[in-house]
This record gives sequence, structure tokens and C-alpha cells, in this order.
Amino acid sequence: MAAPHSTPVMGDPPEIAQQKALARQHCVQSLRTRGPDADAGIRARLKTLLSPRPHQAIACVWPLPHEVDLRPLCHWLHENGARVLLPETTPRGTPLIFRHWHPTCAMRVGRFGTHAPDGPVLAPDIVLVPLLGFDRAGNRLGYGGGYYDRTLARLPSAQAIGYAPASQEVAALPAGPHDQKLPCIVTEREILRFDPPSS
Ligand SMILES: Nc1nc2c(c(=O)[nH]1)N(C=O)[C@@H](CNc1ccc(C(=O)N[C@@H](CCC(=O)O)C(=O)O)cc1)CN2
Ligand SMILES: Nc1ncnc2c1ncn2[C@@H]1O[C@H](COP(=O)(O)OP(=O)(O)OP(=O)(O)O)[C@@H](O)[C@H]1O
Repeated sequence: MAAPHSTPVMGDPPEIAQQKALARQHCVQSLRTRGPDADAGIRARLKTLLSPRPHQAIACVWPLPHEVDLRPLCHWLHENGARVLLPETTPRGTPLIFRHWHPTCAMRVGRFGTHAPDGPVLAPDIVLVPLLGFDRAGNRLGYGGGYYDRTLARLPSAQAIGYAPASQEVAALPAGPHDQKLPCIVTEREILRFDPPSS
């Protein structure tokens, strides 16, 4: 019997991958040296955007040491009736899964030093997406795992909201075939909204 034909799942072309790697170096450096008020400003704007409904499942992010700290927002969402989820970093090449968090739950250390709760896996209604970099077209840059691209591609009805200090804006990010544009990006300065792609 003939072997079935399958379309290889291609990553980024080499020139795009190289441009992203360069942009990543720049963005990691500016994230580490961001201003002291950026995190609180981002949390305040996210609060204005998220008015949690009871049991609404909102995927937040537990920060790596140099990242924007959403932990106070996790507590606020929990106190206001939302279900707070956090990503568990799955093996490379697979989408993230999200586990239910509450203030006293046990946390486990996972891949790349990320932390995830020891709770049940749930599907998010809203996904907060950490950004290393972004541009004014809604393109985002992460650490290069492709995790959020794979995850958002499988959650078409979830609302994705990117967040980053304003310092992480770059003129134009390179975009590969799998890159998911974000409909909304929040910084401490503004809330950017982008039109959905026309079909
Ligand atoms: N706090 C947090 N959790 C998160 C993410 C994130 O960006 N921040 N993710 C977002 O997708 C996923 C984990 N993704 C990651 C993918 C790759 C690397 C990584 O390669 N880290 C390198 C250093 C990268 C650098 O500094 O340039 C390493 O640990 O050597 C880290 C996280 C899910 N959880
Ligand atoms: N849905 C997908 N299917 C196959 N490959 C993908 C998919 N999403 C992303 N990739 C590939 O994974 C690699 C890493 O992607 P990219 O550089 O965009 O990661 P990132 O968005 O910076 O990281 P992250 O999403 O983890 O924050 C790229 O080669 C990209 O083409």
C-alpha cells in the first residue's frame, strides 16, 4: 500500500527565524530594564478590561523572575468570582494546558522554571498572553517555543489579550506562517485594539 501523503508542518523560514532571534535579544534586554511602574500600570489597565463574571475562566501567567507580575491580578480575579487558570508548560511542539489556581493551592515547578498549579485542567474563556515584544499591527514575540501560537490556534472562541510594558513595542515584527495576531494588547500606557482578519 502506498504511504499516505501528509503535509509537513513547517516552522518559520530561516530568515524570519533569524530576525525573530535578533528582536528577542533586544526585547529581553528592555524587559529586564523596564521602568518600576510598568507592572502596576498594566495590572490596572487589565482590571478595567476584565470585569469577571462568576466562574469565568481567565488564563493568567505566573511570572518568571524578570517578567511582568500578574500575581496581584490573579488574587483580585479570584476574589471577584473568576476561575483563575495558569499554563502548564508542556513538551516543546505541543499546546499549553491550563490548570485551575486558587490562593492556597500547591504550585509545581515545570519546564524553563515556569510554575503551574496542581489543579484540574480547564478550558479558558479569556487568555492573557505574555509578550516579549509587539508591534502596532498586533504581532507578538515570545520566547520562541511557539507555545501561545499553538494554543490560541486551538482555542478559536477564547478571547486573547496580550500584555507588555510599552517599552516592548518595536516598529515591525517579522511574522511567520503560524504567528497568531492578537486582537488586543495592553500596556501601562494604553489598550491597543486590532481589527479581526477579514475572511
Ligand atoms: N511566566 C511565563 N510562563 C509561561 C510562558 C512565558 O512566556 N512566561 N510561556 C510562553 O510561551 C510558556 C513557556 N514558554 C517558554 C518557552 C521557552 C522558554 C525558553 O526557551 N527560555 C530560555 C531563555 C529564553 C531567553 O531568555 O531568551 C531558557 O530557559 O533557556 C521559556 C518559556 C508557558 N508559560
Ligand atoms: N501551530 C503551529 N504549528 C507548527 N509550528 C508552529 C506553530 N506555531 C508556531 N510554530 C513554530 O514554532 C516556532 C516558534 O514560534 P515563535 O518563534 O513564533 O514562538 P513565540 O511566539 O516567540 O513563542 P511563545 O508562543 O512560546 O511565546 C516557529 O518555528 C513557528 O513557526
